[in-house]
Amino acid sequence: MIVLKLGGSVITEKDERETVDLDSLARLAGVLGQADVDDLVIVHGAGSFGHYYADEHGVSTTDGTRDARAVREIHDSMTRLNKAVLDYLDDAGVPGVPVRPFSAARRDDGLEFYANQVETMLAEGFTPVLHGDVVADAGAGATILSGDEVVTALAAQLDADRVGLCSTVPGVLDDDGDVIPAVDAYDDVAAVLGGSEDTDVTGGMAGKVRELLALDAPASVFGPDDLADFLRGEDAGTTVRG
Ligand SMILES: Nc1ncnc2c1ncn2[C@@H]1O[C@H](COP(=O)(O)OP(=O)(O)OP(=O)(O)O)[C@@H](O)[C@H]1O
Ligand SMILES: C=C(C)CCOP(=O)(O)O
Repeated sequence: MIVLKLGGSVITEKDERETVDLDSLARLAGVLGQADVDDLVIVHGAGSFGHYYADEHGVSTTDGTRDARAVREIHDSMTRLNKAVLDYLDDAGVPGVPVRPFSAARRDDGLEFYANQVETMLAEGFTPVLHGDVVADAGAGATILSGDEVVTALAAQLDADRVGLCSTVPGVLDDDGDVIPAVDAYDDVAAVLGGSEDTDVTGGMAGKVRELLALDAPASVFGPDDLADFLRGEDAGTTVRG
């Protein structure tokens, strides 16, 4: 079983509000349509959708809001992006169905994600398509739930064999811009890890590496050119071993 994240920086034009990168999404959907994977869960990021509204309302993974309209604005933008992703997957022959994390998770001393429905969808031949979202947060109203957190919660609960994060960069890069083949400890790469270049409330590459190191399953961070290799089980980008 594979849990794959399509980064918001790949499927949207991250510097243009609510703009899907249609060519990139079509290309990734085409690769997924050709792949020979039995059980696949897809999670996508927010890119120029959720991050804009989260930033506008001052909401992050730790700073919450009790403004219901802010929660709906963030969530609705992700619903629109999710619909675009599902439409392109459908065109490519992938049997995607939506799962809304806002209705399937909460934070209360950590994240609780209800994954039973995802398991049944997989068993019935569907490809669940989740996304970064807002989440009810005990004592804080609602905070942002990154797609990376959804990936790690699902991978742990569903005992995923492999995890992949497809982002706009070809892997975790060193100071010279070269791909670091493997990461085993946060401190080994902390100096080169930064946030995102665009509006992003969830921590860019530093947040990803931290999430992936907490996992048992082997994880890869790679760019769009390596998606087919990753799905075939080959090495792609940077391997993060927790
Ligand atoms: N050492 C590094 N190696 C690679 N990328 C890095 C590094 N440090 C910071 N980054 C930034 O992290 C970005 C990837 O994180 P980002 O959160 O934007 O990706 P994403 O998951 O595709 O998008 P989203 O969060 O919208 O889903 C890169 O585009 C780059 O700007
Ligand atoms: C900003 C929102 C709504 C979700 C962020 O998810 P990410 O793009 O995976 O970090």
